[in-house]
Amino acid sequence: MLSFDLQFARGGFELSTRATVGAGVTGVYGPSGSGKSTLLALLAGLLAPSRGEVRLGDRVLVDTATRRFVPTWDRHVGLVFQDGQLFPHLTVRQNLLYGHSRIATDMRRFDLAGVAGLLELTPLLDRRPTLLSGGERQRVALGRALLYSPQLLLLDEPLSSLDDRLKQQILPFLKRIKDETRIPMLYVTHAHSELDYLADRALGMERGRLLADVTD
Ligand SMILES: Nc1ncnc2c1ncn2[C@@H]1O[C@H](COP(=O)(O)OP(=O)(O)OP(=O)(O)O)[C@@H](O)[C@H]1O
Repeated sequence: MLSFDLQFARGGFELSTRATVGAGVTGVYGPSGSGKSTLLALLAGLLAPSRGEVRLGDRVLVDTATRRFVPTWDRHVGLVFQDGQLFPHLTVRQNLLYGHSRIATDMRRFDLAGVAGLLELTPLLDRRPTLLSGGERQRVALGRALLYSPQLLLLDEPLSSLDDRLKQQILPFLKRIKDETRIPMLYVTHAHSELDYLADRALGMERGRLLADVTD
């Protein structure tokens, strides 16, 4: 369970929003510039709010009242962006294991073989990202985020750089991740078809505010 109550200002833009989000996929949609990526950056610890708090499970990640700010690397949050941002000099296997090898053994929820099987990456493990298709690269990015054993997955338009065929290929993998893990996911997209297929609920964002609070 994720809950947050956040305020943040940058330039003329102000974000002020709160919500509680449970397991499954919560879609976040809204006009360009409404603050969707900013919200994800605040949850991931890439930005600090001026005021507010973030709780994930039984951990307080941010509480400005007590000056608590858990850094990104210690949040157990997986991030996937539009362009998977793989390390080009590492193989698929090394990319997948990048976060995995940096977390304590007793915190690991998935193993390489399981994730590679789930995302059908086993035959690609020794390749470098430059020799992968866009869809394969995004599957590696998803696998890397999963192997980090996240308690929250933040997906920022993960399919928007792909053509329709690849989107249709990857959506079932996202569905499988949703069905086979209990990780809460925030899924930012402009595509209502993706929300229809994947999301358990959807939140609209406008001018820095989520239009409805979600509790479940
Ligand atoms: N690095 C930055 N520095 C300054 N302002 C920024 C920066 N990134 C975003 N902004 C501003 O913050 C506001 C929210 O942007 P954000 O990227 O969160 O919107 P978004 O809803 O994710 O948009 P999109 O759908 O186009 O990705 C916008 O006014 C944007 O111009």
